[in-house]
Amino acid sequence: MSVRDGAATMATITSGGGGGGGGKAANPQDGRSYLLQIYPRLATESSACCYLRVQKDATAASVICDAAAALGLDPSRLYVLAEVKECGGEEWILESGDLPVQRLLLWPRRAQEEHPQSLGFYFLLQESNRDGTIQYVHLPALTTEQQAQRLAARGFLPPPQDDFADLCNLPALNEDSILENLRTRFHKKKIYTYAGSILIAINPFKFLPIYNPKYVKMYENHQLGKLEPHIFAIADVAYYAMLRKRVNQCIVISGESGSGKTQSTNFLIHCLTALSQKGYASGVERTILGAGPVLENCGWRSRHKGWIGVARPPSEEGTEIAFQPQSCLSCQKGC
Ligand SMILES: Nc1ncnc2c1ncn2[C@@H]1O[C@H](COP(=O)(O)OP(=O)(O)OP(=O)(O)O)[C@@H](O)[C@H]1O
Repeated sequence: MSVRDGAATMATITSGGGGGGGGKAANPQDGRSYLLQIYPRLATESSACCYLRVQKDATAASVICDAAAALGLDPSRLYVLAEVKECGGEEWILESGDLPVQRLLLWPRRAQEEHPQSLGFYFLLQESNRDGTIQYVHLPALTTEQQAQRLAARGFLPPPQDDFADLCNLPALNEDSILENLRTRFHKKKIYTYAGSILIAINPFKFLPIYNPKYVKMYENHQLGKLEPHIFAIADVAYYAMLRKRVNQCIVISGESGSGKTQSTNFLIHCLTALSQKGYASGVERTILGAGPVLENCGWRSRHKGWIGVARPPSEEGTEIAFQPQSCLSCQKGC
């Protein structure tokens, strides 16, 4: 926040009401009267603010007089009125003849009607020295976090995120922040998180209603990262990359025993089946999933145009899914 010293103007309380006249005289019903909220920033601790109803032509000098009287300040001292526009980080000292209402009318509409300090647009009454310099009151400096919170509260910054769908977007990237992010998301029933194009899945050990046909459709042909992380997004990217590039695709699933690799493989097959059928074919899918071990035993292969392999290193057991030229699923093979 900066103060424009050069324009500092003093006004004494004892000089009496200025040209525009204090708000007390103004009729509250008068359409041309405006409510000013004035905060004193003085050496003595005070959190009080005063409300003045003034007319459009009330000068800063008159407003200072009225505000000082309303706040019960020492009338022998000198004060200045500053317009605070924290969005620009600035305070502008008003000349005694300046019209505070004119300034107020340039503020955002919400701040015009009511301007508490929290909105960032308000008037400040500050003591000045006899030589015209301003008596600075050293308020405790805001931390970067507080500043960010205040700006976010006023809509100048997006609200702070408490979880990140992609670990790459974490403001601080370390083990603690990664685990904290995964924990926060897990508590919100968000078991999937990206780390770039890698999907991290945390085993919920309970059924979540996020694998139905609606989700297959929702993730269909979407760029990775556009939607909430999901295993279907991975299947979808592999499927459409195979179609577009005519190149076999491989999805690698890795994790501890019991972490959910088999379950994830099933979800991938579920999604790939649905995509290839252009609809939800639970019957076909069930047949394919069930046929896996049989096919594996037979070492079965077929003529095909495209493969998506779901591999589980280091044991190298995996599943291959073949697609016909029409991109329909034609077979599945354990390998
Ligand atoms: N996404 C999920 N939603 C619900 N439950 C899940 C999910 N993933 C895993 N589980 C649960 O965790 C159990 C263990 O998962 P899974 O068998 O897939 O682990 P795994 O990594 O294949 O284990 P292993 O390496 O020993 O074969 C499953 O039986 C299931 O109950």
